[in-house]
Amino acid sequence: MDQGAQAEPSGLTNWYRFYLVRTGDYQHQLKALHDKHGPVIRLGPNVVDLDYPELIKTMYGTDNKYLKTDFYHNNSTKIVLTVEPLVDKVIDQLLEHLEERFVKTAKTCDLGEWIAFCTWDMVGAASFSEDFGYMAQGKDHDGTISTEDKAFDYFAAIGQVPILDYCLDKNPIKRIGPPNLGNATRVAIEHIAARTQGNDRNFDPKTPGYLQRFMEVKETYPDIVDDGMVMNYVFINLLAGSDTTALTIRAVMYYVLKHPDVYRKLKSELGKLELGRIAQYSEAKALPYLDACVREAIRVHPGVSMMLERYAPAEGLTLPDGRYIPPFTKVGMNPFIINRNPCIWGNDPDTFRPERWLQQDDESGSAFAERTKLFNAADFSFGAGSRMCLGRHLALLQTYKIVAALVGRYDIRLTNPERE
Ligand code: HEM
Repeated sequence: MDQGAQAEPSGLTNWYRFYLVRTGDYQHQLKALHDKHGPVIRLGPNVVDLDYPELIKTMYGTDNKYLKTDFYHNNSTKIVLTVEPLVDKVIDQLLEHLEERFVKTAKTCDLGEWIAFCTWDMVGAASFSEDFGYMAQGKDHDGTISTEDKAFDYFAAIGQVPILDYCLDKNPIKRIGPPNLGNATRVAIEHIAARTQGNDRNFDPKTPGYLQRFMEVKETYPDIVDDGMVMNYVFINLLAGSDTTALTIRAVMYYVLKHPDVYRKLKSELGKLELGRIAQYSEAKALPYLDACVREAIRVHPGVSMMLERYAPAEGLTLPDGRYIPPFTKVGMNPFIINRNPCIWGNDPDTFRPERWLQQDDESGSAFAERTKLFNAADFSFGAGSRMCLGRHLALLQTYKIVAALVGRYDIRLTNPERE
């Protein structure tokens, strides 16, 4: 790039971005760099982070040269709705545990921890028709949840200086990587074996779950999909889907509880309806204020706050201001930055304000429709285009249903409302 390389160490070495990730405050520091230098930040000698929502389609669009395989259809809304009964069973267990352990005893609940137990049990149930038992035991009994946290910290940092992986996790003499997910691997293998041998006692053909669907894909396309691939599919579900979803549900609960007026409005919306113990996704999704709260929490606190890297194409990339990025430079945008771009979100992008997703009193229907279109096009929390998150429907299904169940059913307060 000929211009725009700011006088920060970030343009000189990949170690600076490695350092930023290791501080644990990467997204805020990157935002500070953008605030200071504008929409183009050189994060490394060959890496550029952009804040141009209008380029989302160009950089992440699909040219339809590579069609998605059948695996991808397993996460469409239609398929996700078939696992809703499995999800409901797990939410029901969550409510039972909360009632027995906390409501009846008036003990303080670490809701963040319980949400993690629940999303892990949920992804187990949706994949294998059997949960992992985290809620039943009330703890991370096999250390998988904390191991996954460590693994993600490792991947986030190593992604900045990939060659370091050969010295650490792939070190041929002594592996120094994150702990491996031995127990989750064992559970996955046991289920695949039991299902193949037809003696998986949890399997109910009426609610088949993901493993069954992946195995059907293997039967249909034996030349392309083998057992190893089925295992990969299951593992991607476990790793990509549990922590991100937990983080999202926690964010919604945190922001709603932190803003008493929002909490009251949401409770009132939920209270007016006969939703039953657990709302159907179609019912919960149709509630305008709940929808606004979920979308706003995801905007302010996206589950992935890292740059979604791509290589600039062979012809390079010309930015809206005319600057040119050479071919094969790593370019990307970060949901945390795009979700705060004032040209899209107005002059209070850091503020949690669900009302921004609703029609304003002085706003015409067409102006609101136009604004919603702009918001939807810039909503980058699940990525965009051909590599957009495959699990978003499942993640959203869980989020809407759990938030509706918790806020609709209980009176909840933060133990320490002043704490950020
Ligand atoms: C709120 C929760 C979630 C968030 C915020 C999230 C976010 C994302 C983002 C931003 C990407 C795009 C990465 C890129 O473009 O480089 C992505 C990809 C992906 N996500 Fe999610 N995700 C969530 C839940 C899930 C769940 C529940 C699953 C699986 C059940 C899942 C599976 C995947 C997969 C397989 C990809 C890769 C898609 C591809 O490369 O074609 N995610 N996710």
